[in-house]
Amino acid sequence: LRHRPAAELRLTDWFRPRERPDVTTSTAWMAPVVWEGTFSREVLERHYRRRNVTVGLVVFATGSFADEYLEQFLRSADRHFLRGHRVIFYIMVDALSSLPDFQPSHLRTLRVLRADEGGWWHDPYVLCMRSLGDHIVSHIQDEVDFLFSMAVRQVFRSAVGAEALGSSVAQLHAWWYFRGTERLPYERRPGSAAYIPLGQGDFYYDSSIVGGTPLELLSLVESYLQGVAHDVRNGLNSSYEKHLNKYFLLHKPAKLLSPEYSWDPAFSLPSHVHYVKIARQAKPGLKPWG
Ligand SMILES: CC(=O)N[C@H]1[C@@H](OP(=O)(O)OP(=O)(O)OC[C@H]2O[C@@H](n3ccc(=O)[nH]c3=O)[C@H](O)[C@@H]2O)O[C@H](CO)[C@H](O)[C@@H]1O
Repeated sequence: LRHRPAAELRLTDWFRPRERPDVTTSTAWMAPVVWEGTFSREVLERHYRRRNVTVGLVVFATGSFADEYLEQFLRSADRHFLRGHRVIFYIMVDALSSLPDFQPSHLRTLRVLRADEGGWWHDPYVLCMRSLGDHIVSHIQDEVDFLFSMAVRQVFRSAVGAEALGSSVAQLHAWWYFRGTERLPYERRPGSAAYIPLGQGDFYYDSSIVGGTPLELLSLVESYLQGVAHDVRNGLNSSYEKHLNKYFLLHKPAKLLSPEYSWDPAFSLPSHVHYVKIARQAKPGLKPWG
């Protein structure tokens, strides 16, 4: 390490897949799948502290979601997300949202971003993503080295550190991980931009966490908005998550996070999930399978 610039870190410096023979730790395109036990926290923390990185965490919380989930999300993120690193929490709210009484701790900053006012458009994801794209271009790209976008209906339960950082980071969906691709709920209508034909696809990715460099997230945002516009022209309306899955089929993620990073507590804990790092919050009245 001493002879290489601080910006470089090889996979073999920090990744220990042999420690977890019970789970899939690598994709067909050789991206690591990060599970507890597979990484050297010490090597990663040392590397990224030396680089003095700043990490952005955008959370979408429009309408009643701000009241119901934002404070708990922020308090838990303040405690567990990249402790010891500089973090900017960007909270994306709209006119109807109320802001929680929350003071971030040392090294953490809070910024409030306004989601686009939709006019005739009501999908909160389209409004938030449109606004996020503008904010990445106008300032976020100069403020952070890595950026995560997260759904607010989640709570951090234990440490999420530098092992989650990467140029493009996808989250394995706790409901579907390692199932045969035939059974995954991809968009199957050929007219949609999110269409994935039967027999194709790698994993089912969870839209509740996406990460990468700011420009990688910008590329995802632009591709999603183009996909939505294409679908509207064809009289279709696919979900953000389905567009995200198409994006990662075409642009393979450099790192995958195990379902420990977005676990659903409605499921009993299998032995290979050692720590729930982030737990999704139940939607009132909805069972996991919708
Ligand atoms: C079919 C599908 O795609 N399901 C996904 C979607 O479930 P859901 O559609 O049940 O997600 P949801 O209603 O929690 O919305 C996702 C996120 O959008 C934001 N939001 C939504 C509505 C609103 O009025 N205001 C607002 O801020 C908020 O950050 C929320 O956490 O998303 C989840 C992530 O949480 C999971 O990944 C689910 O797999």
